[in-house]
Order: sequence, then structure tokens, then C-alpha cells
Amino acid sequence: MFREPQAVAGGPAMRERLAKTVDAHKYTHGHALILSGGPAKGGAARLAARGALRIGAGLVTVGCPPEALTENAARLDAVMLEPIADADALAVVLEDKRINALGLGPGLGTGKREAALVAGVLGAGRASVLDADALTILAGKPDLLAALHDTCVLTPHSGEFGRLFPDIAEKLAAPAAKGPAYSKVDATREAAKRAGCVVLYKGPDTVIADSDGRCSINSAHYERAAPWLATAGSGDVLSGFIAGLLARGFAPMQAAEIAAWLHVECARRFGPGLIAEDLPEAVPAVFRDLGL
Ligand SMILES: NC(=O)C1=CN([C@@H]2O[C@H](COP(=O)(O)OP(=O)(O)OC[C@H]3O[C@@H](n4cnc5c(N)ncnc54)[C@H](O)[C@@H]3O)[C@@H](O)[C@H]2O)[C@@H](O)CC1
Ligand SMILES: Nc1ncnc2c1ncn2[C@@H]1O[C@H](COP(=O)(O)OP(=O)(O)O)[C@@H](O)[C@H]1O
Repeated sequence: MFREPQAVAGGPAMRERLAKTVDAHKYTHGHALILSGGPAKGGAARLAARGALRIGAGLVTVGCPPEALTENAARLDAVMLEPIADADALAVVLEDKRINALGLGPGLGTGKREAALVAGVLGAGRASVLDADALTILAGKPDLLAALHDTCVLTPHSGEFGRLFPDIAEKLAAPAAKGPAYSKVDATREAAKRAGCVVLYKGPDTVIADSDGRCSINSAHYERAAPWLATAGSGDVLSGFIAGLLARGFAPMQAAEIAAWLHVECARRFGPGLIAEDLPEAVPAVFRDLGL
């Protein structure tokens, strides 16, 4: 089944869900935990965390190695901070069942600690977005790939997609000998079916699919062109948007579709000169334009 994301994103049903009810409190809107890498590597996770908070998660915590606490404390205020040395420490933090969405990958690193964190996150079975280094860790690890579940969202760019699904990427890159050609829609649907979760394949034409074959395209072409999104860290913010929407209770497919749509809207609202930091700061204006 193929559907236009604009019919979902930007429509009255989305606006109604994104609005906050007057009698809610912060825990009503969920708690997202974003895992960070070590010292001097925390920028990407902080961008994601800021995105999660601006999109409306009630609470957002960055979990970082103890040696990166000082750096992160100097850079975070509304976003909370928790030392998470390793997978055991993560398990203790996740005893708090109010943490209902997890995000990891941006600036995470790809060593043993990080691979154990990916395993810990997947084992927790909570709504999770896996991006950047988490995808590199997943690539070629059948045990971790098998642990993906239907509340996971994978957000590869084409380099990461090629690492995760090399055979599918090869089919996509091959010149068509006869039509119809194998498309990015076909590739993303096949990847989502194999992974057993939502796959959001980034680019100016972002394709989002779930394991049941539902699929949509978030096009940033023509009047929705947003070339300023091709800037370091913009994908990290997108993963934070998804984590924030998961925390707010959106289903994974819907969270991915709405985040991708809002991401482009934020870039268009800010316009030329955009850097990743500007994306979360553009959310309030986009929400106001939507009448929230
Ligand atoms: N401010 C920050 O702290 C930032 C940190 N970042 C972190 O830096 C680490 C490496 O991220 P990279 O994205 O460079 O990943 P990788 O280094 O894993 O992959 C980049 C490689 O893939 C290739 N590639 C193919 N198609 C591509 C596409 N469509 N977009 C991007 N690269 C493509 C590139 O040519 C490049 O060689 C991640 O942990 C990431 O989160 C980046 O997100 C940038 C901003
Ligand atoms: N030319 C473009 N037009 C529209 N969106 C783009 C363009 N180039 C990149 N993007 C978007 O910007 C984001 C880049 O993410 P990513 O490649 O992961 O970068 P980073 O790792 O630096 O955050 C993705 O959401 C992608 O869809």
C-alpha cells in the first residue's frame, strides 16, 4: 500500500495529535533517552536531544559515559543528563518504565561499549530510533539485526543503507535492463520487510516503509525543495524528532512520517544559511503556522 505522507503529515488529524492538551503534565508527553558518545563526541546526541524536546517530548535525557558528563552539563539545561557507562548501567536506567522512547547512533561511536548498548536497547523492547553509528554497528551482525522489533525505526542515509542492506543497495544501483526499474520505494520496502521494522531511507526524496509494505515518500523537491538540509547534523536532529514523537506515543511509522515532514518544513521556514542547530529552533514557528 502506498500513501502520500502529506495526507498524514500536515493534515487535521496530525495537528490534533501534535497539540498538547491543557490538563496534561510532562510525563503525559513521554520521556526520551538519547545515548551519547564520549568526550568531544556529544554534539550529535545533543542535537538529537534538542530536537526531541522541541518536538514535544515531556522529558529528554542524554545518557553519556561518565567522563563526558562535565562537557554535556556545560551544554545542556532543559535536557537532563545521566551517566551511562555501559550496557549494565543502561539496564539500571531503563528500570524507570516512564522512559518510553530511546534514540541512539548520532556521535555514538562503534566500539564494544556502543555495540553492547545497541544490544541493550534492542533487548529492552521499547520504541527506539537507530541512526548513524548504531546502523554501522548493526551492519553485518545477524544477531543484532534479528533483535530488531516492530517499534524500531532505522534512519539510514545511502551510505548507511548500503552497509546495512548491501544486496538491496546493489539492486537499486544496477542499471535497469528492462522496465519497470527497481526503485528506492522497492528498496526501502524490501529493507523494512527484512528488518521487521520501519526504515526511513533519507535523501531529498525520503522514503519511509514498514514491514507490512506500507510506504510513503517525503519529497523535498520543487516547491518543497530544502537543499539547506544537506548540512552536518541535520540527520541527527531528524532522529531526535522521531524519538520525541515516539515518546509522545506516535506509532513508529507515523512518527517517522511526521518527523520527516516537519524536518523539511523547519528547513523551509528557516531557509538559506540553515545549520543543524536551527532546525529544533524552527519547530515553534512551524507549529504556530499549523495552528497548534
Ligand atoms: N555535529 C556533530 O557532532 C556531527 C556528528 N556526526 C556524526 O559523525 C559520525 C559519522 O557520520 P557520517 O554520516 O559521516 O557517517 P559515516 O562516516 O558512517 O558515513 C559517511 C560515508 O558514507 C558515504 N555516503 C554515501 N552516501 C551518503 C549520503 N547520502 N550521506 C552521507 N554520506 C554518504 C560518504 O561518502 C562517507 O564516506 C556519526 O556518528 C554522526 O552522527 C555527523 O552527523 C555530523 C555532525
Ligand atoms: N538536498 C537535500 N534536500 C533535502 N533534504 C536533504 C538533502 N540532503 C540531505 N537531506 C536531508 O538531510 C538529512 C541529512 O542526514 P544525514 O545524511 O544523516 O546527515 P548527518 O549525519 O550529518 O546528520 C536527512 O534527513 C536528509 O534527508
